[in-house]
Amino acid sequence: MKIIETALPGVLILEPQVFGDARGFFVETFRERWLREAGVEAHFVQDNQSRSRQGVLRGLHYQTVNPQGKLVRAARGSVFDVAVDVRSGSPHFGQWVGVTLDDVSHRQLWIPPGFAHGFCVLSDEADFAYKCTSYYDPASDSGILWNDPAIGIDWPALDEAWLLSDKDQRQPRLNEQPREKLTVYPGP
Ligand SMILES: Cc1cn([C@H]2C[C@H](O)[C@@H](COP(=O)(O)OP(=O)(O)O[C@H]3O[C@@H](C)C(=O)[C@@H](O)[C@H]3O)O2)c(=O)[nH]c1=O
Repeated sequence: MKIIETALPGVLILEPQVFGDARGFFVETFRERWLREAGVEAHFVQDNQSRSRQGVLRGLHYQTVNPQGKLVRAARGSVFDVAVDVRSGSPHFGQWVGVTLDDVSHRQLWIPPGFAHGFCVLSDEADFAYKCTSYYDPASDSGILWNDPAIGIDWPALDEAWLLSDKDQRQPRLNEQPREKLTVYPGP
């Protein structure tokens, strides 16, 4: 497992060894000590999986009361995955990183609690799998508009419009988020 730092401190790419042979491939998708050895303390309590077709964009999501750290990957297909630092007081507040995750490199992204997260699907279909450090809490489920110019995410180009949930089409912008509900930056 190779750990690769991104432009946002704390957001890490995990690149596993992939064993391909005539049958297909084998890859380890999780070892508890991978993140620990990278200096991250994370205890996962929930695993999720979603399936989306090409052109679907989910996000940007975060939880206010019970912020979730997320270890995300594309179990099948290819996605462009984005993490945005929305921790109040962070020197990187409002900054984003985007990484392609697919079922060839099997790269994963570690997104610390307090970040907003979203992805869009590049392949015909994608199965997106992720581990979370807190349970889903509908009451604190929050979102930010995917194309908020104040964040300026450089989403990949698509011929048609991205397909978003009704909720995600109507998410508020970053400057409309209740600041007191954002996760406080814990320091470097
Ligand atoms: C996220 C989630 C949703 N649900 C339910 C609520 C709803 O009825 C249905 C679909 O929910 P959503 O539309 O919010 O699903 P989705 O848009 O896929 O939400 C996910 O998006 C990505 C970007 C993330 O980062 C995730 O944390 C999560 O917020 O599933 C759960 O029961 N548990 C969960 O953990």
